[in-house]
Amino acid sequence: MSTHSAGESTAAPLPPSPVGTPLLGHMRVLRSDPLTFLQAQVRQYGDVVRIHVGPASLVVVAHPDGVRHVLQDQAKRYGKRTRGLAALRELLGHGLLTSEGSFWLRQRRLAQPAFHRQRLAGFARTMVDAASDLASELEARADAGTAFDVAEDCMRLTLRIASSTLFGKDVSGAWHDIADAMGRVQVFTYKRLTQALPIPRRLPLPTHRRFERDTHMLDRVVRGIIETRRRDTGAHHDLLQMMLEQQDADTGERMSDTQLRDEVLTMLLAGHETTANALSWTLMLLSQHPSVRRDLEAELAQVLGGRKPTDEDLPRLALTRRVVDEVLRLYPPAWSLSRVAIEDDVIGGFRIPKGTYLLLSPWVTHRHPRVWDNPEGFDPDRFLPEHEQERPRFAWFPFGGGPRQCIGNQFALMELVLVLATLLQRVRLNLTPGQIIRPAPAITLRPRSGVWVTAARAP
Ligand code: HEM
Repeated sequence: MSTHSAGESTAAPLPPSPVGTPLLGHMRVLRSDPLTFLQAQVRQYGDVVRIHVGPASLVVVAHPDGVRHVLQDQAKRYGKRTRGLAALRELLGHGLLTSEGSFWLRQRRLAQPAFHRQRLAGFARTMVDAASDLASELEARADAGTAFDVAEDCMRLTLRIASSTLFGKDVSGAWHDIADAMGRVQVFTYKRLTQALPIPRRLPLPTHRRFERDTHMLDRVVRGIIETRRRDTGAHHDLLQMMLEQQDADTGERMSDTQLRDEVLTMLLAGHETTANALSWTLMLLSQHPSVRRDLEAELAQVLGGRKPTDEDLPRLALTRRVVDEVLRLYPPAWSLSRVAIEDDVIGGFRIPKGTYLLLSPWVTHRHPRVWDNPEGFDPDRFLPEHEQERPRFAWFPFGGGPRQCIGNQFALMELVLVLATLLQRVRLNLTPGQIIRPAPAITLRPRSGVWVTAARAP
């Protein structure tokens, strides 16, 4: 697919568009089954397709070159001020994920050192210790022979890891309330961004009240994190401390309490929910593909020989990493990204007038039949270095790309590999039979009814 400069914009046609229901357009199907719907539109209409949500239209860009154009090469022409952003701000305020311009850049520069390579290496121990504790619990469940939803364990584990490493406080005791609230606010937020016309939040509807209660609960967790640190006079070098100590170069002012709340909540939610989902999908896929699991166990035995993994083992856990990459391809936890065109542009020969909303979907691009062989199949070896070179750069973009690329991508990849290497040396998880596991697309992609398994001690 070719992308072009703005000079050609007036001559180019608008992207093709399927006919939707009068007034609502494609709103209903975007809510009920967006994954299948979007894939079908791209198959039928091509790599740039316009769909309708009430009076608004949304252009889906599916080809990796178009994705690169929007996220990286022409990132200056695209902003984040979409309806999705407005809906997310109701929860996250103006944290790193939901801010823009010079304000965003300042916050990004402030947070970046907390994710530097050396800092991440220091987190490895916490990640492995947390995974070892979970492995012990799973061994006990193996002995008891009970079935359980491992997606819940994944949430609790990643919450413990994110809160301990970034804020020095383990809040996983509240995991159940946090996971419940997160599940509901996501569905609420996703519904709001797919409403034909947004319903004012001040209307006293039960769903609005529930959203407020959930937000208050999350606020309490965040306040707890901040207050604990303010009472603690010891030396800390984590993300929270950087935020607390940040001072404006000109005025000397510190971050306001509201800003601090927004940043901590953003990191807490963005830092655990996505990784938990990736881990759940991995455990599901490994149970469905025993030969890959056996190869993975063989790699772990060879590299680690029964000991706990460290940060230094990462380069040698190559298959483990390929498995993670393949899971993120098939089940990208952030399955859709939205942008708005700030200027006229042309993508793939189609006109993108200023103000157009765009939807980039890792789910759609990662399963694009003209980009991937056997796109629906699970095959970690497509991530062998020799195959990677065969694909365009943005064929795989679970962490986005360009200036707004996920700040936690290396954190997440390291966590996923270390957690898998720890767990799989000690337990095998097998899906309970007769289960149909479907993705539930809201802001992230969760397994709709969890991932029910039984455990066995590793052979
Ligand atoms: C498998 C795990 C993860 C996935 C799939 C994921 C995915 C993404 C994606 C796609 C974006 C870009 C959104 C956009 O361009 O609109 C993003 C941004 C972000 N992610 Fe992640 N993420 C993951 C883990 C993490 C972790 C572990 C953290 C923090 C510890 C984190 C924090 C953030 C933040 C703060 C942003 C906003 C960055 C900015 O705009 O400057 N994420 N993530």
